[in-house]
Amino acid sequence: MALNIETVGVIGAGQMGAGIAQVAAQAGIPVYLNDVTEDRVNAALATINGLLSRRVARGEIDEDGRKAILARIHYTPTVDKLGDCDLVVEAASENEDVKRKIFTSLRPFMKADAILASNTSSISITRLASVTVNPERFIGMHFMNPVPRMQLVEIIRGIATKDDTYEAARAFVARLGKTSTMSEDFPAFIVNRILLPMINEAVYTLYEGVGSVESIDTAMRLGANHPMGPLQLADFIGLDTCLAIMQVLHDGLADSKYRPCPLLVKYVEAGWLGRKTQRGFYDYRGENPVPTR
Ligand SMILES: CC(=O)CC(=O)SCCNC(=O)CCNC(=O)[C@H](O)C(C)(C)COP(=O)(O)OP(=O)(O)OC[C@H]1O[C@@H](n2cnc3c(N)ncnc32)[C@H](O)[C@@H]1OP(=O)(O)O
Ligand SMILES: NC(=O)C1=CN([C@@H]2O[C@H](COP(=O)(O)OP(=O)(O)OC[C@H]3O[C@@H](n4cnc5c(N)ncnc54)[C@H](OP(=O)(O)O)[C@@H]3O)[C@@H](O)[C@H]2O)C=CC1
Repeated sequence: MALNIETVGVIGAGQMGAGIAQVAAQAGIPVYLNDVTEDRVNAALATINGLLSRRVARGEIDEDGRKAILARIHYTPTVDKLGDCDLVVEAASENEDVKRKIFTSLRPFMKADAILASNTSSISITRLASVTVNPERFIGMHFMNPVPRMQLVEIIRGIATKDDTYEAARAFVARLGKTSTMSEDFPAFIVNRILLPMINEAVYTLYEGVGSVESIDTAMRLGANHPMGPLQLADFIGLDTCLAIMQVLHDGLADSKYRPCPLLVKYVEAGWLGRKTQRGFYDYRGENPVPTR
């Protein structure tokens, strides 16, 4: 059974979907990008174009290269077109109902041997696979943000994932020039099992008045050599996504140490989701980010 990946579908044109589309197109693979609105896809294409233009300015690619990469990314308003793809990567919002509906909508269209992957940060791959026609061809492919820059992709097998699906996923990650690691299918896998409790603890540190936004971020940047402070990173990931991951950890492991900080909940309830809404632990509406606490 051929598991060569020659065309890729991406569902969700947010920060992760845009990044996945970009790196696949850079590897010479045609990409079909779907989102609920065309505006989202246009915004993703504009972001990708900006990043490619920087590469042109640095002499890494030429103008023809930039145009060729962009021309490989096609907008598809409906999921039926994704039925022609060898691999479909779902990168829609971190919400199990949304993802289950997407996988259910794909059921009539997927080719028998095509691979369906989720970029979920935390949700059980086995549970998501259960709504698909072919759980053997389902896998977790967890890219890191920002995708064009980050080296790692975590690969997560569900209970039914076949060996050749796993091997094809690994080969695809290698073709993108990235490194894969294998994580077992437990809540939030490896990276977020470790990273998100640290971010949640930073929010508790703020909530309890141990330090200001600025002190906490400076402390971790300069005291632990993290490239971004934990609150800056939370804004970068998206506070809705951070909260969703903490909820999966809390529900899935039933341990109070994963309780989402009430302050994180409050920010999400306010719609202050971080950079993507221009406000989170920092306010991004001016020239420089300003701490909101
Ligand atoms: C939540 C999950 O499920 C899992 C996750 O992804 S957790 C998040 C994991 N990611 C991290 O921890 C990122 C931590 N931060 C960093 O590593 C760095 O701050 C950073 C790479 C984001 C930026 O690095 P920097 O040196 O401060 O900034 P800068 O020099 O402007 O950018 C470096 C490169 O990153 C790229 N970059 C920065 N932000 C970007 C973005 N939002 N999208 C795409 N590329 C971006 C820049 O284009 C630049 O690439 P080039 O060199 O090719 O131009
Ligand atoms: N942010 C991060 O650092 C990382 C996130 N991830 C995971 O990647 C996924 C996407 O995250 P991210 O890109 O940050 O999120 P974003 O909020 O930036 O993007 C999600 C996109 O999915 C769209 N969408 C929602 N429902 C559907 C649907 N039914 N069909 C098609 N598109 C849909 C959203 O549209 P609309 O806004 O209109 O609803 C939005 O454009 C999540 O599972 C997340 O956990 C993985 C690694 C890192």
